[in-house]
Amino acid sequence: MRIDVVSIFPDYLAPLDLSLVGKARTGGLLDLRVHDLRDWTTDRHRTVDDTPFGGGAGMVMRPDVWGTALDSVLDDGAHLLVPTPSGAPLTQRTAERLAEEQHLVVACGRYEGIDARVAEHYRARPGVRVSEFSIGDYVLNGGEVAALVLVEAVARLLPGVVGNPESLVEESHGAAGLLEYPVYTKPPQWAGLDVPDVLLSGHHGRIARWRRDQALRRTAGRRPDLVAALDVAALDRADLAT
Ligand SMILES: Nc1cc(-c2ccc3ccn(Cc4ccc(CN5CCCC5)cc4)c3c2)n[nH]1
Repeated sequence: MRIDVVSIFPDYLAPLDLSLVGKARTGGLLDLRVHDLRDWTTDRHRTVDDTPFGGGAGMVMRPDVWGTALDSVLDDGAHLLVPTPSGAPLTQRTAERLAEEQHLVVACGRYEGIDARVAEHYRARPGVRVSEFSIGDYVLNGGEVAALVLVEAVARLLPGVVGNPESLVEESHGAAGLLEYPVYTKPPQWAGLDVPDVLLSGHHGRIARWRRDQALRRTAGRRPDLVAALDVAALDRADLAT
């Protein structure tokens, strides 16, 4: 998979040289290219923004610079992803779908956002999909943090990136849409606290049922919205598997 990220703060994406994503890149599993939007400016001051039509605070990113940049980075079949507070929530399902694709391009805005005609222009281009996405209901200063989130959520799903693929199956927001169960490791007693006995029983069926019960309780307690969307059929299938 190839992912291009365009930003006026390319160094914000430096953490993607580290750890699993870094290994995926050096291992050739992920072709990640980070670009400085200002490389596509033509004026001496390398200007990327201007005042908003209709007034209002702040500045807006210019469509012409973004158009030159994206024309140079997007190819046929690419998926243009634009982080924005007003985008569709990024979910594990979305990450799974994106991990199947060949070429993602993330356009990181700053200031008050990118001129709306940029997304409109590329939506009209055959062969290019455009998705505006949000990583949560809070306002960041730009799209770079959302780009880090998206790249990590997608890269970890690529074959060969995570050592033990099993750890991807049984995780929170998994097929059944549940939150994850609590995890424990040695020592068995710590700070006067014990590990639940069932986890020391070696009885895999009971352990699996306890974990699912814990995941259900957590989901019901913390995310009642997810309970409404629970895929009970997937739950049943998972239960049958234990
Ligand atoms: N999930 C999530 C994603 C983001 C995010 C993503 C990209 C950008 C680019 C610029 N900003 C700052 C920013 C500041 C103010 C407004 C609200 N203004 C009100 C009227 C016009 C706009 C929007 C945007 C981003 C923020 N934030 N949170």
